[in-house]
Amino acid sequence: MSFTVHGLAVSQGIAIGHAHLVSHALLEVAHFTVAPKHVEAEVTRLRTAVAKVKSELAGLKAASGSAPSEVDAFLGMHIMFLEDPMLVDAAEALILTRRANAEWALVQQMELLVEQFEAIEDAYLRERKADVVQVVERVVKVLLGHPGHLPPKRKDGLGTIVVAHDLSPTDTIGFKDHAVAGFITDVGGPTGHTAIVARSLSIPAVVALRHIRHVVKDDELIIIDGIRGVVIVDPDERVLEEYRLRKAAVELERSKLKRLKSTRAATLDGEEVQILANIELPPDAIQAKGVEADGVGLFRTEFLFMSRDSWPDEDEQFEAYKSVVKTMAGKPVTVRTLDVGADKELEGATRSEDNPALGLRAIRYCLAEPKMFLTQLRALLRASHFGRMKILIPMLASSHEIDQTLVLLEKAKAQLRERKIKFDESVPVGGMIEVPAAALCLGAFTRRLQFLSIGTNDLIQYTLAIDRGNEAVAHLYNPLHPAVLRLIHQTIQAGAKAGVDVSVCGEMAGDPDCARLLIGMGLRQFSMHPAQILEVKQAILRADAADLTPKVQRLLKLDDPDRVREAVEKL
Ligand SMILES: C=C(OP(=O)(O)O)C(=O)O
Repeated sequence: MSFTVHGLAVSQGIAIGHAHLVSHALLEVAHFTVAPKHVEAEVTRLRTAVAKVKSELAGLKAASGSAPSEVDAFLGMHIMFLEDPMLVDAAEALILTRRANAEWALVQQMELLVEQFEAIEDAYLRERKADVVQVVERVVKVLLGHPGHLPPKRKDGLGTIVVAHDLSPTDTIGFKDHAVAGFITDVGGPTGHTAIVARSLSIPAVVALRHIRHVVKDDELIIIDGIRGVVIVDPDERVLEEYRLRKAAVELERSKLKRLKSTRAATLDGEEVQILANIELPPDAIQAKGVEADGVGLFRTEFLFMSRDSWPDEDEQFEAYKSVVKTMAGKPVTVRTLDVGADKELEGATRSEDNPALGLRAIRYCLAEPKMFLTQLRALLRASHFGRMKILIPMLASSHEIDQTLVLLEKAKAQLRERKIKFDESVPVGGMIEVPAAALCLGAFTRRLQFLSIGTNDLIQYTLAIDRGNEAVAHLYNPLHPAVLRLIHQTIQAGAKAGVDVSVCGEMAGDPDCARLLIGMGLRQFSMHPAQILEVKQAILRADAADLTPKVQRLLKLDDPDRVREAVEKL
């Protein structure tokens, strides 16, 4: 009988295929006592299973070349968990002291670790408990002799829909070679690594379906609507036909978008627009190049510093920056100096504050840690010799922060001259406009800086006093609030008047629905995740700047956010 279930759409697209149910190994772990003479063998069984999973993960890591940086990072994290004495050594001790079976001992230790993660205040680190569970489940499956999550390829050529309680990102990477059309899970969320991998591989997925694994039967026909977050089990012929048509339309749209890769972005009336990429780690530059981005508009360097015990030294940073500049082969690369603090904490460095979004973060932190900042500036300058680098300073609110930064930059340059190291003497320096104070005092910025980049994510947070990571107020986070739009418009206009380039690098730039609005405000430089570039380019190619400009001028006079939204929809 046909039925429909609603969940969270985490990877867009439509998939039609037959269900392949995968077991939830952790629920199937028994506890038994091992005979004294078999205790040593039980320890060996554990060690062998752990070694097997570690080598599988290392193999995937080595093969993850062009995958997004997060893939490499979590594979590394999963390997690290398997090396954590709290997990495997402690499980081994349980086997020896209590003569417990290996899978039960390992799951006991996992539960202890999960409890510790749950007590962590930092949301990102707390979420890492899912990684511990996923890696342990992988080992337990090996111990139990269960096959992996990868379904066999179907002989009838039809797609397979994987149905699971949860999936690790590692399983998901393997899907691309196994004709998996899509997947659905009981748990999960849009920002989990599994969702990120699904999006990067364009595999439609709906998660958080609660008990889907118990209500779907093996081989049953399933439709995943990864656009609306709907799963239809055993659809009737009429629904199936409708979805076949929709799927074809989505695929046609995607292939049309691909053809835009080498098309220059310009409006209908000939206004040239630059579309740049936001990246987090050096390998992301390959994705940016793949969609022929006009350069890197934002390299968030803090990701080089996160999830590790010690900071990268000057040489390590230099190599990372140089590799991006070289990958982009002469196209501009805007590197933002460390934007740490608030939601992006550094292990053992950033201190716990009552109000971290208003605390010692980004440029404030760097100016308070001049040794660390100088190291980064030297590494950036050294890399500037190998391409077109621009240096971007985050979270500026006052002119004295710019002046102090420029003094430190001069010092870094002098140190390199002394070491006879080459760098670009006139490397452009720009500032993020993400604090209302900066957007309201632009003269101080345009006089001192060569370019500006509007960080709409933080600008919205600070203008509306809405914590961007707080679910309880998420419904109030509104990019189209008139106050936000006026600050963005003011910045674009002030930049144009002063002859200083202005770009937008927050999420708004990657939203095709905002593209016409921003074009009408006068924006000609957009920076976004590489995956969003082609869709935004399409919106720009369909926009007429001369027609949009007066409409946007009128819209900016409105005070009511709902009326602004209506006006934006009509643009
Ligand atoms: C691009 C921005 O910076 P972050 O890395 O904080 O999202 C922004 O605030 O819009």
